[in-house]
Amino acid sequence: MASTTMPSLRNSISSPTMLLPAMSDHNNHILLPNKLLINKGQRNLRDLTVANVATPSLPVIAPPTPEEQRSGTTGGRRHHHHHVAWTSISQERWEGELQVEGQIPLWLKGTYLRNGPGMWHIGDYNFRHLFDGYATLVKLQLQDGRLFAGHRQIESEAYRAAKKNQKICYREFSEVPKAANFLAYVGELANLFSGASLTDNANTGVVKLGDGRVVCLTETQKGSIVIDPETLETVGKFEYSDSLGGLIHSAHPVVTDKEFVTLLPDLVRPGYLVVRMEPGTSERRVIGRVNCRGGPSPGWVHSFPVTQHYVVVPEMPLRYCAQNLLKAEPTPLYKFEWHPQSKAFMHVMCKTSGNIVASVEVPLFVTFHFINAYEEEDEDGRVTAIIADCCEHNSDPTILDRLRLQNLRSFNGEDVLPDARVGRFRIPLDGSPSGTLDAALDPDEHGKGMDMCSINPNHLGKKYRYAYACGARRPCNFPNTLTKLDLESKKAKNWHEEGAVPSEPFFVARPGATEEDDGVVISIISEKNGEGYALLLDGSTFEEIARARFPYGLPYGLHGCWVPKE
Ligand SMILES: CC1=C(/C=C/C(C)=C/C=C/C(C)=C/C=C/C=C(C)/C=C/C=O)C(C)(C)CCC1
Ligand SMILES: [Fe+2]
Repeated sequence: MASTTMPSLRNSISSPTMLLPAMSDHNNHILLPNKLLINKGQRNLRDLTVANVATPSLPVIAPPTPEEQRSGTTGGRRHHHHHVAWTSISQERWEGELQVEGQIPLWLKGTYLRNGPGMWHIGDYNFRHLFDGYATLVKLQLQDGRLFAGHRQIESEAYRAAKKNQKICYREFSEVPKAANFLAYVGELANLFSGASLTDNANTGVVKLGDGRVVCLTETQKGSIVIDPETLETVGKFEYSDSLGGLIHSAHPVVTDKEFVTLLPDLVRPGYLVVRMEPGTSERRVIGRVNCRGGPSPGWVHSFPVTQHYVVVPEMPLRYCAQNLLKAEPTPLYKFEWHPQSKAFMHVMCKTSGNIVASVEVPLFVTFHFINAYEEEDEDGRVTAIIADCCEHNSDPTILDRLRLQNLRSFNGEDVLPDARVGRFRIPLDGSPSGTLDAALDPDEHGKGMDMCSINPNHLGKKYRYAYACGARRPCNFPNTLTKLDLESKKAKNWHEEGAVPSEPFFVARPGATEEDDGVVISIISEKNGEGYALLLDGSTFEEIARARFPYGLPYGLHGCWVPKE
């Protein structure tokens, strides 16, 4: 399907049947893309959920025209012409209906939410790393074959302070507020230890808890922010009511309708607390503790896998580094350090007793995202091993530096994306001292690019066959395909469009389905011409079933979740 054949919404607003993308200004007017104002009461926008008008602290401006995006003039600000995936969002919020090309299945009822760092500057200051950007939340509301979309900046304390003061006020992934003098610097250090200077910019993921609360997350615990999935409004901080303390946690808790399980790294006594929270509460309870076997500090745990009965705690040789946390300027590995001599381990904890049932040395690895894990059984049904799959960067941490904005923005046709694979750990439960790590399929199947994965959530922690992720069509500097992995046949099927940067393919199962891949895969595409669209692929055939163009190109985003309409 050629993306250029579809008329843009901007050019189609005269069509009486076309529903218009709209924004509200401070006076409760609807702002149409051509800046025509109509009163909110007069609009002809069925079901549009512009529930909240912008507050004075949240200016909204018209989405840039494709021409503005191409020329690099948006929101009255001139910036270089980069791929829209790596260009700051130019308005704080927008919502409207998108015209759908193709067919959205009628069973698909709910909201796909995607979070990510979509604003990479404040005032005249440009951030350096992809992960620094202020959080931009995107929604795709699907019902009766129609698609209402929108985005909104998350109003974290860090974002509000930056806007007010026109400078960074909290420590982000790689950016540190500049201290005015030595005394201020000493005060800053004290604030770091108390956590006061750490960001709450919840720009990494979004999860729906079993009790319905929807929470945006990052790696700082204070960066847990409750949002309204309909309006994308920031509701407030998620306050953990326990007294477990600590400043950081895994960015990817494992969340089901029954529980929220996460890891709290302990930087003082290197180890990890494995904790669990029940729906309807905000209190995490300790399941158990894993002490690190290597040092000098715990390995980075951006994510971790679980099986039906066990929590797997990875100990990666890419470790948190207290000195780097203190540094004002980014180091090559940011807040982390590579310690190959400290070795790599996988620990397995029983979910009910907190006992550690295996702790094995494994080959060195670098992963941010575990895909899934399950229990391997012998013919008598006895669990013999844990299988854990991840997006593995060939034990090379330089991927972190490849994700600097300057690198992402300067693609010149050279193939610079480091190789990655589906890393499959086998962790024996028979007391063996070591486990194995191998590619689960030939990495050439997916262009040796591999990250940003999802699975059918009904197979979480269980034997599974399919995963969806981003792979590579080389030459490239960033994963640029959507790939369906068949871990049984060891084949992959890839979707690619020239110049497209797709975000994490997110699988939504069809209610009542019996086949694992019966569902749809949702992704949002940022295009090199400055535009962008939501894309739906069939989970089984991996063919396109629908796309819907946004009236503006969206920046790249990270992780999503599905909020079904009951
Ligand atoms: C804010 C502080 C930290 C924050 C850490 C954050 C925000 C980490 C975010 C990590 C993400 C989004 C990782 C995603 C990886 C994606 C990859 C590798 C994609 C590859 C594509 O090829 C700490 C660092 C925790 C320190 C305290 C302050
Ligand atoms: Fe992540």
